[in-house]
Amino acid sequence: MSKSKIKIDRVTVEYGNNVKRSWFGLRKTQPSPCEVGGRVVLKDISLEIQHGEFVSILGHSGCGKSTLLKIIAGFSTPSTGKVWIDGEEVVGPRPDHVFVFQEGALFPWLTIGENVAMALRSVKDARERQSKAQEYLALVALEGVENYYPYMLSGGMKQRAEIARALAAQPDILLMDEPFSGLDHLTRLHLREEMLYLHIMLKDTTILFVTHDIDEALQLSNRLIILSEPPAQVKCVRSIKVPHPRNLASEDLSDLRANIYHHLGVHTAI
Ligand SMILES: Nc1ncnc2c1ncn2[C@@H]1O[C@H](COP(=O)(O)OP(=O)(O)OP(=O)(O)O)[C@@H](O)[C@H]1O
Repeated sequence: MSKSKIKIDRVTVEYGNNVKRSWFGLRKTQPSPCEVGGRVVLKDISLEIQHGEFVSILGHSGCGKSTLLKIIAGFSTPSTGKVWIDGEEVVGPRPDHVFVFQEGALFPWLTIGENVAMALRSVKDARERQSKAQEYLALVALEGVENYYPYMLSGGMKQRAEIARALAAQPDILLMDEPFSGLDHLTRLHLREEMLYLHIMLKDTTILFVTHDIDEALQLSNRLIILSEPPAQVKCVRSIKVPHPRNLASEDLSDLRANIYHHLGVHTAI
């Protein structure tokens, strides 16, 4: 059997006690004043994710989904346990492991084109960089906005630009933390469709996707991981083998949806 892309090995996170965080390689072992409480958020999480998988992580608000993603990204280190990527222990962030944040992280002082071009620093020629940035913007249906500043775009456009910047980095692993939260329903549906197309196109990229939207997870993922309430453990894992595009009203997916709601404590999903 092939080696796992990502291996999460008995990861426990306790905030306010022996917390270790690392930001861009700098580490400290003392918790900051905001890390108080001595609370176990994640408990003994072990998971394996295969190359090219699209895995969604679901769970109640505050159960530790973002915490888990940040540990995989190398932004913070667990209290105990380890994460391995391609057999190497994660000790900090890497440029080919790209994080798309819930709150959006475009640089407000750069144009959209410059934001995307930031991820193309290996392309030395400025004109080529600019043209490649436009290609990535076109991939997410954002032509003609390269000279706009982020404040000039709608929420959905900003999120698309964010995804274009993430793709421009040609990520090996894409970590997406509720990337479509805060957007209207219709925009989410459009972005979901685009995400599906991008995943088919970028079949070598492994995607971890945190969402609260069960339909989004059912439509996009190869596998769903449901975390329990804190201290969160892996409550259940479900593979979805239904080919894309998926009909969420089909019997298989409706049953699976009901089962996921049940695991999340919702017994009458309306
Ligand atoms: N730096 C920190 N110091 C102390 N507690 C923290 C810190 N970061 C997160 N937490 C706590 O850990 C718990 C899990 O937070 P996390 O953001 O991982 O949850 P989540 O499942 O992603 O939530 P949501 O779905 O609402 O975004 C929360 O109770 C949060 O308050």
